[in-house]
Amino acid sequence: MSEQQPQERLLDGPNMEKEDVVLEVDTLRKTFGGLVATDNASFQVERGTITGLIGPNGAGKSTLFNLITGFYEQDSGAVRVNGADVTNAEPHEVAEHGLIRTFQTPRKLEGMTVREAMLVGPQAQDGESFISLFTNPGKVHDQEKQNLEDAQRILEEFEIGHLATQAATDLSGGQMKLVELARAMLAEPEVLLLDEPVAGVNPTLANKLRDQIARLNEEGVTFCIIEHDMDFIMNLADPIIVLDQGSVLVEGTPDAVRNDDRVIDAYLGGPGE
Ligand SMILES: Nc1ncnc2c1ncn2[C@@H]1O[C@H](COP(=O)(O)OP(=O)(O)OP(=O)(O)O)[C@@H](O)[C@H]1O
Repeated sequence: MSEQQPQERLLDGPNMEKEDVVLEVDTLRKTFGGLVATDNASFQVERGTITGLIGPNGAGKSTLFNLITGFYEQDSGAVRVNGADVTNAEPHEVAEHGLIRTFQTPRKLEGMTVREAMLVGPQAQDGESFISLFTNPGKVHDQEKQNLEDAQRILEEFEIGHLATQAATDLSGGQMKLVELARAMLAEPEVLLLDEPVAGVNPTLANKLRDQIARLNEEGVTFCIIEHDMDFIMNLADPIIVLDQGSVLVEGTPDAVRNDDRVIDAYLGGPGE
């Protein structure tokens, strides 16, 4: 065992030494027809971090999330959560391993109050609750009551308890993103993947989202966050992984990434080629 880690992080993510890996993406490849969306991408997310995933439009970020969480089937490569192989597992199976994700565009929740919308999450993710509806209806009732109480508690923690009885369709885009994050917490995730949590969100709500993510991280939740808002992600996440053309270009601290010529050329905008 090495006694001390070097202060300066090594760039080139796959070679970085990580102490306690919760999520491992191992040479994942995904093609759509002739298009290579994910090109042998490899990286690891260390427990307790807020890891940022950035890169140009079409770099393959959302595709990676879809592969990790079982919404897409890979061509080759593997995904491990806490060391367990979840490659091509169903979304609810991945969730059972403690990994939950949100979507770039939250689902439409017509005809539901915010509190009801909160409950769509755990029911859809928990394959067993559907089965126990037939085998043990009493248990389901207890579970639903518990879910309802948990939903209200989490809404209060997010300081949006007052929205509980409001129609979900009446929320602003930013409020909806807060509800989406709150809803993900109902599943008590160990690892939370957020796909553009502040896209289209006004600065006040973006600050609220940032504070909530930081609070949850302090409480032990590991995050991997796709985001185009550079101020937001660079101030919140460390390390930052840069994806370009389906594979990892660079990984490092926000400062190292901001100043890396390859990142400037590919994404942040430099002299141009
Ligand atoms: N279901 C699909 N069918 C066909 N092509 C797809 C599909 N999903 C993604 N792609 C393609 O894969 C490539 C990567 O897309 P992806 O959405 O993963 O990029 P991204 O980095 O998340 O982009 P953005 O930042 O714009 O959201 C793109 O060329 C996209 O058109």
